[in-house]
Amino acid sequence: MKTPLLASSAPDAPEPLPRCPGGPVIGIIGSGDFSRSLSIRLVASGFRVVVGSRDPSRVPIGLFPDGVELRSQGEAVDGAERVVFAAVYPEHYHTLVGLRERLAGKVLVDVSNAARMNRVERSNAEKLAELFPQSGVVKAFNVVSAWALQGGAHDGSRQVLICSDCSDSKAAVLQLSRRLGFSPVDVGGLCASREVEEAPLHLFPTWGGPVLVTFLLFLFFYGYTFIRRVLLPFIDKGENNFTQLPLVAVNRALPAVALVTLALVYLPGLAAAVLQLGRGTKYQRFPVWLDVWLCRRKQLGLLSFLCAGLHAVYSLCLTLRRAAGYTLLNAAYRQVKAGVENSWVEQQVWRSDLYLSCGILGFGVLALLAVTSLPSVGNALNWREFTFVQSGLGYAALTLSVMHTLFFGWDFAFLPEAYPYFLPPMYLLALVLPCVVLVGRLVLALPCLTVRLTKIRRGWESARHRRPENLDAPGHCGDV
Ligand SMILES: NC(=O)C1=CN([C@@H]2O[C@H](COP(=O)(O)OP(=O)(O)OC[C@H]3O[C@@H](n4cnc5c(N)ncnc54)[C@H](OP(=O)(O)O)[C@@H]3O)[C@@H](O)[C@H]2O)C=CC1
Ligand SMILES: [Cu+2]
Repeated sequence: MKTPLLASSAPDAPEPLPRCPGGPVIGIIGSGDFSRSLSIRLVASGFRVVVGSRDPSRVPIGLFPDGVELRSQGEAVDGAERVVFAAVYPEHYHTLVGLRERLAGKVLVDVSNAARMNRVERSNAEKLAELFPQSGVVKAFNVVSAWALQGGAHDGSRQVLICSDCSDSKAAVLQLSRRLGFSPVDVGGLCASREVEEAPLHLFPTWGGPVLVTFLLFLFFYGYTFIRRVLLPFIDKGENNFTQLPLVAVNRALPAVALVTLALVYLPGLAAAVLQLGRGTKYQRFPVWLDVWLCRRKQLGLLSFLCAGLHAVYSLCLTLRRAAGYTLLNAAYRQVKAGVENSWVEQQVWRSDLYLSCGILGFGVLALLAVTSLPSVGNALNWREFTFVQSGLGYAALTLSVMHTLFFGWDFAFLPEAYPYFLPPMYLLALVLPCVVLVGRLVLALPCLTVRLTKIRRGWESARHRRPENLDAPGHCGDV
């Protein structure tokens, strides 16, 4: 319901709020980004909302969803049944002290974030609790961005950390966040708020390792191709291949990185299976490095997809290069001079078609894997479908990528000129790990090993482990 006439800018001339049937009324102090996004989510979840502004006449009501009341700060507090959000920056909290009496007995939710890490002073929520001792101050929702609030994805997978010293108020906010479609996590008393406020300051915490590994692999393969194809020929024969550096060398390194990174997605699963087979039990923790590696498979897979995608785009652009035109003209001229009319080589036609086709299919399957790693898509699959996609299709992508590389290499590895300066072609290096993974997977598919592994994963233990002290739970990512 829209406010017929915006409330007067005099905050202390309360005008009774029209009560309309519907869910409970939630108050929000502040009319900025967070307030707007939160009110969209609240209204969509069946709540009524009253927003309190210092000057409601300056706030365009059109920015808020239908039904939101725009009032003075005091009226918003009075209009709220129990819960009031403080959607203002913490440096302005002191300007709200005039509302102390009106906020007494209400739940006051602090959504602010820390400005920096490792603060020594008290948290924003603790300061707010000091300013409003008669209100139940709760820290919540600060880890959710305004964008995610608006998205309205009610998938329940998004966690909201909640803490407060007042258990009643905390219970009210826990219930509210569940109704908004979030997964609330009770992290204790208000003393936990410092950590909660710093949580959004961590930048992609799970991506550091995988990005570093991918970057180091890129440096290795790019450095290798630079030394083998550019530096050594220059020192040895004075050949100038430096024009390869911006594009050709990058496009040689990218597929190698994509292939090795994809192998790194499946290697820890094999290592875990080998460990479980060797130990004869699943009730023993994996070493920490393996646990961390298992938890980073999704990130490694997405980085592999990124490199494969870039490789596809680079490859499509190869013919646009000026150098490609010159090379073609030179070859045509040499052919004319030599009197050769037909340059068709059947074997090379097969080779290029096969390697392109495997590459396109491999990339397509990788794209499918990347899509199913999105929580909203993954959640729509049942356990069997998810395992099929992530494991079955994953190995299909790896196999197609290996075949793409083998067709690319063709018989080159058997020719002596493939080893200038005793350095093997780069694609051979890139194939080592993926081949180890594929052979390992085939070995594990042997019936004797599969049967034993299945038994172990269903809880069977070899005789030497059947002791109660070994009944540790495996790591939380141990579902290999
Ligand atoms: N934006 C986001 O994605 C997220 C924001 N947060 C937190 O939410 C809080 C609000 O953020 P956000 O909405 O982005 O900020 P905005 O700057 O967009 O909005 C802040 C609002 O505070 C109100 N306000 C009240 N008193 C004052 C004052 N003295 N000076 C200035 N403004 C005042 C203003 O509304 P009016 O003029 O109507 O009084 C203003 O619109 C912050 O603590 C932030 O850390 C937390 C998670 C995500
Ligand atoms: Cu390729």
